[in-house]
This record gives sequence, C-alpha cells and structure tokens, in this order.
Amino acid sequence: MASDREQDAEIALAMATSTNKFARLVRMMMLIKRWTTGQNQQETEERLDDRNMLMFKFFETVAGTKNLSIIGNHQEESMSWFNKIWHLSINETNNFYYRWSAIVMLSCIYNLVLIPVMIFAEFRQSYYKPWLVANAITDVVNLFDILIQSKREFMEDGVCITEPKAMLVKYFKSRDFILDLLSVTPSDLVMLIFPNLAFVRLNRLLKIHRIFDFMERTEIRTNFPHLFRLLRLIVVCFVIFHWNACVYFLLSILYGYQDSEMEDWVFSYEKILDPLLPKCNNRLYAGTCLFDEDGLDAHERHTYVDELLDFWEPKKYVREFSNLTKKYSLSFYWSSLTLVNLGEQPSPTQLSQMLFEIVDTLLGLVIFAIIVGDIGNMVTSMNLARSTFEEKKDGCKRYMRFRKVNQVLERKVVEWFEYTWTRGQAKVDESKIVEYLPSRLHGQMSVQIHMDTIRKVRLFQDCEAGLLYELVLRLHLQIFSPGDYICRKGDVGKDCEAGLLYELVLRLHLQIFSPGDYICRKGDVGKEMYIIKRGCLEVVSPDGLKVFATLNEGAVFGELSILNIPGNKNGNRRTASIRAVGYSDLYVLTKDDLWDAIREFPDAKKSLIDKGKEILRKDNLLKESDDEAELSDMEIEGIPIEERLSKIRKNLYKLEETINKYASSFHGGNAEMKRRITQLEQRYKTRKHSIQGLYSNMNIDF
Ligand SMILES: Nc1ncnc2c1ncn2[C@@H]1O[C@@H]2COP(=O)(O)O[C@H]2[C@H]1O
Repeated sequence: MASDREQDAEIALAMATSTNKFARLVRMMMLIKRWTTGQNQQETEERLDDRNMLMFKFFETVAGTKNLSIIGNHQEESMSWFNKIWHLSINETNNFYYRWSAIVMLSCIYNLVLIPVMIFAEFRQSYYKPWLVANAITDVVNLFDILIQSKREFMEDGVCITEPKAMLVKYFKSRDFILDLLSVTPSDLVMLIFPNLAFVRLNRLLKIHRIFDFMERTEIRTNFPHLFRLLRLIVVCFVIFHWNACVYFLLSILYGYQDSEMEDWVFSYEKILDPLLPKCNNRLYAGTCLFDEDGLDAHERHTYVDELLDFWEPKKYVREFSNLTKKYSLSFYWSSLTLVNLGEQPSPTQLSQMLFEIVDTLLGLVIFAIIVGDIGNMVTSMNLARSTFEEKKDGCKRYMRFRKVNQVLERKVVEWFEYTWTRGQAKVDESKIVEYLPSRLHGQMSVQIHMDTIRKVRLFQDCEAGLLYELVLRLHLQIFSPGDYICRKGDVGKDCEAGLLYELVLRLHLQIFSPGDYICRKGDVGKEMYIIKRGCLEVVSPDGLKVFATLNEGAVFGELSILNIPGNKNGNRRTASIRAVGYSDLYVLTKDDLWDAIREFPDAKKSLIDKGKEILRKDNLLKESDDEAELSDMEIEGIPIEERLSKIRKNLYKLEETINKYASSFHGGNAEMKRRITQLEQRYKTRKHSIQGLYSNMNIDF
C-alpha cells in the first residue's frame, strides 16, 4: 500500500492536473477528510513538537514558502532555531513583506488616531484597559518590525545581499533604525505616575513613514489606482481633521468649557443640544400625529404657537447622545469647517485661540489646494485614455470632412474607432508600453500573449523554440474592418501597378507651398518627387524669367533626378526649376520611400524608368549607349555604387565602435571581478572561523 505521504502527493498532483472541477472538489474533500480524521496526526505532532521549526513555520505560513529564503536551504532540517532565524532573509518585493507592512501600517494608524482621543475624559474612563492591551499589541508589532527590518535584503553594486551580518549592519546604520528604536522606547512607563498623560506615547508616531511606505507599495500593486488614491485622500483628510478637532478640544479644556455659552469660541454644550423627535410616525399616522391646521393660516403660526406646543408636548421625546459623542462630533465639525475655510464659528477672543485659528486657516488653504489639485489630477488621468481617443477620432472626422472622403469610407472609419474602443484596444498604447519595457520583459510578455497562437500555426509546428521566440517578438496586432481584404490574389508577387500605387500612397505626405515659392531649383540634388493635389506650378528657367510649362492638378514632377535613370546627363540633379503660382498642396514622396516601394515591383520600375527616359530623350538629356546592359546592377537597383560604398564604410565605423565599446566594458568587468574576488578572499580570511563553524553546523564538509 502506498504511504500517506505518497497518497497525498498523488491526490495533490491529480488536483493540479485535472481540469474537471467536480473531480477536483471531490479530491479536495478527501484530503480534508483525511486531515480531520487525524490520519496525518502523528506526522503533524512530530512537526509541531519540533520547537526549532516553529518559528520558521510562522514565517512560512504568513509569507508562503517562496517568499523567504534561508542560505543553504538543503541543510534546513539540521539547522538550529537560532541559525534558521539568523540566516533568514526577506525580499521587500515579496508578499510576506507587503502583508507585514500592512500590519505595521495598521498599528501606526491605530496610534495616530487613538493617542489624541485620550484627551476626552469619557473615552479615557471607558476604554482605558482595552487601550492599554491594544497598545501592548502594537508595541509588540513594532518590536517585531525591528527584527524584520534587520532581515531585509538589499542591493549593492547590482547584487542582492542576503548575508545576515551585512543586512544587520545596513539596517543599524540607517535612519529608519533610529526612528524604529525611538518609537519602541517605553515612554508609557510615565503613565504609571500620570495615568492620564496619553501624549507620552507620541514617540510611536515616529513610525509614520511606514504608512507612506505601505501606500506606495499598494499604489504600485493595486488594479484600482484611482479608487485607492481617493481612499488615501479621504484617510489623510480624516486624520488631519481628527487631530485638529482634538487640539480644539484641548484648548477648550484649557479655557474651561463647562460654563461656556453659545457665543463662546470654545466648546459648549449649548451648541449641541439633544434632538427632539416625534414619538409617532407622522407620515403613517397623519390623522393622530399631525397638528390639524385646517382653517388656520400657516403663515400666522405665531398666533397659535401655544396650541401647537401643547399638541406636541406629549408626543415628543429627546434622543440623548453621550457627552463624548457631543464633544467629539462638535469638535470635528468645528475642525472641518475651519480647515476648509468655511468658518461661521464664534470669533476667537484669546491670543492662543487667534493663533490657532490663523494656523488652521493657513493649513486649510494648503489642504484645500492639495485636495483640489489631487482630485483634478485624478479626474484628468481617469479620463485621459477617453479624451485622447476622442481627440483622435474627432481629428480624423474633421480631416475626412475637409478632404471630402466619401460617406461609406467615413462610416467605416467611425465604426473602426468604435470597435477599437469597445474592445479596449484604443485604451492602451501598445507601442509605448513596448518602448518603455526592457527588451527581456517585453520578450516574456510577448511569449505569454502570442505563443499559444503561433504554436497553432501548422507551418511553425516543428520549428525550434528559439525561432518561435524570435517570431513572437516580431508579431504585432492589426484590426481589419468587416469586408476588408487582408490580401488579394496576385499581391504576392507584387508586380502589379495597383499594388505599387497602393504602396506609394501609404508613403505620401502633404506639403503646402505659398505663391512664388520654389519647390526645387535646377542643379539641386533631387531627394523627393511631387504630385500636385491642388494648385498650379510653373517649370521655369534658373533665373525664373522663362516659363517652359505649366503643371496642374494631378501632374507629377521631380521624378527624373530620383529615378537614377541610366544615361541621364544630369545624374541625380534637378533638370529644371519649379515655382508655385498660387497656394499649392503637394504630396511629397521621398527617394528612399519610392525605391523601397518599387524594389518589390520590377515591371513597374522598368516602365517608370522607360517613361523617364522618354522625357529626357525629348529634352536631349539622355546619353544613348549600347552598353546599357553593362550598367551596374547596383545603379539600376536605385542606389549608386558610391552611395553604397559610403554606407558600407559608415557601417564598418559603427561596427568598430561597438566592438571597442564591448572590449572596454569586458576589460572593465574583468577588473571589477578581480576586485570583488580579492574582497571576498579578504572577507573569508577575516571570518574564516565563523564560516567554517557555520558550515560544520550545516554538516557540510569543509
Ligand atoms: N519641359 C518640362 N515639362 C514638364 N516638366 C518638366 C520639364 N522639364 C522638367 N520637368 C520636371 O521638373 C522636374 C525637376 O526636377 P527633376 O529633374 O527631378 O524632374 C523634373 C521633371 O519632372
């Protein structure tokens, strides 16, 4: 029969691999049953008896096994309790540290809220003992936090340091250690003599930075950043209002609020009376519970006010609130009104009251500005994706109307916008994310997203993993509208003219010229060709006096100098000057773009060159030659041989630079490595005995 352990392993394995939910549920039940009937009791007891393991198990339970590490894990069983704790290291990016930060944050917030509340005598009297117990718990958390902090891994020269002593030294030298130490100083002992002096615990607030630390971590982790920021703002406002309310009440105590009246600046019971409520529900029992005003003028109520009071006297009751509630709520009300600069409270009469009001007003202004700014930022960033999308969509619509795009195409574009928005595609800018991420992470992400899809492609099924990885990195998503042709028969060879025109159109961009502007001058090196979208242009002599021809909408010019026509007497120089007559909109196509496009269309290229030759021949600018066939292939390809050579030269320089860079970084790395090995050797020499002791404890031959 298989052992319990083997059976558990089998069950667990089956659970992990099974896709059937019901089967998983049944197996889970079996496991729980086996556990509750104590089949593993002996094993469990053995484990619990092992005191050495208890402490580590605690960490394991809170953190999950993967979150903590012990140097030399394989020796874990034989290590003593102290050794296990000593060699423990905590990575601050893992879940354990995050959860622990949450506990420390709660303890800080507890102190932040409860310390000033002790100003209220009623609270002190009612909750003194529970308060002391809770204080003790938070103090234990703070003490334990010192241990956790001293076990935090850190980075040095890009290396994660997990050596116990190094972690300890790093923490002891830090500012956090001083704050942590001061915050656990037992200042509460003063309360043995003065039990009401809750403010002696103020040193606990030195750990307040842990609240901000936790908030930062949460902001990075959360999937609802806006909601989190809103909650954070509310909590911060509450804490500030709360402290201000407690200080207000402290001043009220100092000025003696017991005999104060409605008009006094300090707290007064007269300002917050218990509310009077009707005993009966006047909406349900209108007949018996509502004063009958039939035949009376409701505007003249003062004439029958006594009657009204007599009617309500037996039907009313007082909803009593405790003094603590009244004191706190009125103080909080005062504090919030003052801090948001609404005022409307009795004016201060004493110097300290005035100072407090001034400080509050200034603080209120700052808080108000921060709140307004924060909420403004939040709203802007919440709507950023939407507004960017709207801007693009509206811009596109305006453009289509301006360019008089037909309605069918316009509708299609709008539908495409709608589709990309509803599918979430428009809400993220994938290209920017790719730019931002390091290439390795981008690779991992692409593998996650696309690998499943690419594996399904029959063509790639037997490919090496490396090739698939390379392919996945190069994939990008494109959305097509219903009815769109993704490709058409005959596109593959790319030798049809329509295909070339399509390629060219994609590369065109618009330029507008003013009347009298020269688009190009005779003798310039040609780098672009032009298509007239709108306007009128003239082919003129270099001095601009003689007009050879007029070019109108739809005409093309500037192609002769960029086609590299074999035998062109002007080479790559302009054969004439072109001047705009009125405002002219021209589509510009660069030489590189033209050649990029026509390289794939050999027939179209030949016909373009032939047309160019015809024009040149007419103007006697073509050098007819029999050995045309001998012309360099490279020249026909579009890039003259000199240009190619200079490109090769440039690439060689670049290669040389890169090799030099890598060589120098290799030498630098070597030196650094040598330095570190020497350092390590020195460290080993100074701590030889302790290291040998440690390894002998772990039963490793040394
Ligand atoms: N006589 C002409 N009639 C019309 N267009 C011309 C004439 N001569 C030159 N061109 C155009 O003007 C352009 C000037 O630059 P390119 O030589 O590159 O190409 C030239 C032709 O496209």
